[in-house]
Amino acid sequence: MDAPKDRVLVVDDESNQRTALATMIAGWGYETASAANGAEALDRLREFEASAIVTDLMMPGMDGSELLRRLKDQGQAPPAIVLTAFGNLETAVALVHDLGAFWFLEKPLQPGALRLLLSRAVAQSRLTDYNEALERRLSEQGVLGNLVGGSDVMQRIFSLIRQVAPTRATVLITGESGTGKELAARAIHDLSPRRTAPFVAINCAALTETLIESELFGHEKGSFTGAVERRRGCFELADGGTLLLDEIGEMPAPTQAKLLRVLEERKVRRLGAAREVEVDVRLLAATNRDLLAEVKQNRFREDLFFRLNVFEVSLPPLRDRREDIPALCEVMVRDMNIRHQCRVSGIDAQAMTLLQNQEWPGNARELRNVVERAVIIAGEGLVQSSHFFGLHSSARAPVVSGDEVRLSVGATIDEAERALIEATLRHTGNNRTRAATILGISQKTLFNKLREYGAPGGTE
Ligand SMILES: Nc1ncnc2c1ncn2[C@@H]1O[C@H](COP(=O)(O)OP(=O)(O)OP(=O)(O)O)[C@@H](O)[C@H]1O
Repeated sequence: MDAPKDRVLVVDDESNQRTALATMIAGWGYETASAANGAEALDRLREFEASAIVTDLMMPGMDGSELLRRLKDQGQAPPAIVLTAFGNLETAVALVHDLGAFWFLEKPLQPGALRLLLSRAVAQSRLTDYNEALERRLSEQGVLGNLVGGSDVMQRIFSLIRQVAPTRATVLITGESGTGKELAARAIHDLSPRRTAPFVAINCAALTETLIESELFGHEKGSFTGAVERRRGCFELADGGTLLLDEIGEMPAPTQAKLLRVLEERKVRRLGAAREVEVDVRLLAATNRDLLAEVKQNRFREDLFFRLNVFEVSLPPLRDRREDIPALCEVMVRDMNIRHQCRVSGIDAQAMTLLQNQEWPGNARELRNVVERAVIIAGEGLVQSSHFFGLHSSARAPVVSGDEVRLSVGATIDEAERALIEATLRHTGNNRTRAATILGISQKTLFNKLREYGAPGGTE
């Protein structure tokens, strides 16, 4: 059976020209379809999966540049070659630069040039498809960019990210500290058509009001004390790419108002500048706060909240996806081996159970710190429980408060026994004879148990 032909969509309002172009392209071995303007082309693309588009620029109804703009907003657009009238070079360059056209050709058309460009565009399209398929396979195996997560809940997040990444929709990424919000933002950028343009991140919690505005919007020389040089802000630096506003919940109210205006007008004005400049930025925002609650308490602007919350990606805490811990550890051990020149081969089963039983209030970041320390201490071979410090041996370890020991299901018998002995010893002022009597065991048994725990000796 013959391999399927690559598909090319021809868009031109002039019917003779359209047919001539389509016939010529079909003669080069492509399957073709045609449309008379941008709107028809968008319609056609719904069922005709084109590897490339050849489009005229001037057309009644939706013209070529509007078509490119729509395709860019949708993401995942096939590469488009634009045919322009002679002498329209400036527009053509703008189309490539601003709207992501693959390239342009001046009319009258040179068939040889179009044939060469088409073969390159189709090759690029195949490479994109191949990368997407690879990305999908990896993410089914539990990896998306630097995010690790094979659990059902993370797989759902990965497919949300894959879905929203190619569009230019604003995404609000929520989740506790250390759940991977910045990694998710990076993955969205890397899976978008903006991947080769800059990814800029700014932490809104780390800056004062004046500084945050100058960081975001830039400033002119002398616009405030300390503004010695003229400076571009994050919006301008991220032009064509993605801007992450991290910890957006901490943004001061006046800055929120200015941000809203930028989002509405897609223009920024540097502090102290007379003119605004247009920017093309895809915005991502992250927070570990409940933004809706902040809105209700008038600490966050409602209109800004709705602008940002177009699409929410909510990352679950690590304790809700403990099954991901072994895969996370594998990646972390590998990274730490490289960083600290160690030769650790993995984590033994008992130590892994210990890690899986923790509550992890600091989420994956905390896990990473614990693994890093353990890898350094172990140096080589398998990491064992003794290489971890400050971890509870069970997520539901007994809690000792005063004369009470609170037990919950999840604690082991050993832990319960140890907690009770510790509490009793504390109650007796570390008097082992009295403690043994209260506990109903012999002094020898108590002594042996204390030795087992490595506890310091008490008084007789
Ligand atoms: N799903 C994950 N897979 C692999 N590593 C992860 C994952 N989530 C978090 N990490 C690790 O935790 C670290 C912190 O992640 P990140 O900075 O993205 O968290 P965050 O949610 O943005 O935190 P904060 O709210 O404190 O800024 C990362 O550097 C990475 O080592």
